[in-house]
Amino acid sequence: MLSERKVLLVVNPISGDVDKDVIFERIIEKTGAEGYDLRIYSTTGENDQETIREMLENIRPERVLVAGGDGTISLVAQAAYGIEVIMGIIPAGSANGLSVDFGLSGSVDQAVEVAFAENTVLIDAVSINGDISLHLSDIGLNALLVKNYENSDMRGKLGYAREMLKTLSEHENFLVRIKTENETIETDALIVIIANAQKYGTGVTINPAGDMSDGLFELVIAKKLDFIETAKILAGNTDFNPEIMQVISVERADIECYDKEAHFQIDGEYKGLVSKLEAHILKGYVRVAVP
Ligand SMILES: Nc1ncnc2c1ncn2[C@@H]1O[C@H](COP(=O)(O)OP(=O)(O)OP(=O)(O)O)[C@@H](O)[C@H]1O
Repeated sequence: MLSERKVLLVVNPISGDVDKDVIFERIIEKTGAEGYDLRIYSTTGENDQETIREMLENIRPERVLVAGGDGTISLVAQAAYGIEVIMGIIPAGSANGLSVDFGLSGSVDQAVEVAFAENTVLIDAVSINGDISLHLSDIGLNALLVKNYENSDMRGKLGYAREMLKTLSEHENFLVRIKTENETIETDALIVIIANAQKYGTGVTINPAGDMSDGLFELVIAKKLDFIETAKILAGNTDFNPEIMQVISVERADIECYDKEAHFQIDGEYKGLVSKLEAHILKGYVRVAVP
């Protein structure tokens, strides 16, 4: 007889440069030992969200495991929205920013243990112009870097450094008007980050106040590159010089770039130039197994 306890594993076969065989082996071992009925879905890059949602509705697994990068995690979270299921993450992307924020930067073994354990949190998402951001999205400098890096032929740290220098030379500040439930801010900006989480995939903490379950997101508004303010961020300090850096916690925001369009990225994916963004928190979006 088949087990009533079911697990769906969603694997992105092309994410990162990661061999998925070890992940399969560990999960087959674990589900076998715990008496789970394991189903596997390999993403195709086409209509994956709809297919995964149908599978979740039909199979009704206790857990859905994701072996992929941030893009695949976000895809599965959207497919699982409103369905009672725990998402377990097996980091297997190139940057894995979300996994780092969940404290999952160790081995496949650690990730598999965490994915099946009892500790879970209900995390928020941010809706931005109808798209979902679980991690960090921004307009300005970093989004241009994401674009340049996506278009470059050089990978790894050296490629990143080269694109960073190019980005710094190309980038221009823009004028932005931000309306929140409490205030309107008008300023010139180097970057405006819409942050549900704390850290970029590089491990750099950009939003020390970030808590993915607090029903709020942060807007980090930086006006120029500044060594001391950057050092404060890295040290987890939130007492910024408001002339240079401002961080506000909000439930919603309307952001308008009113002198020119700005580059925009969501969770590491470049989205093009924008002049208006509408962002609001979606509380308790998905339940995730965490260490
Ligand atoms: N079988 C497939 N063939 C080609 N592309 C695929 C396939 N499955 C998924 N994709 C694409 O993979 C992308 C998501 O990749 P994902 O973010 O998981 O990994 P990554 O880019 O390596 O990692 P990270 O986001 O951490 O940098 C999506 O654009 C999706 O369309």
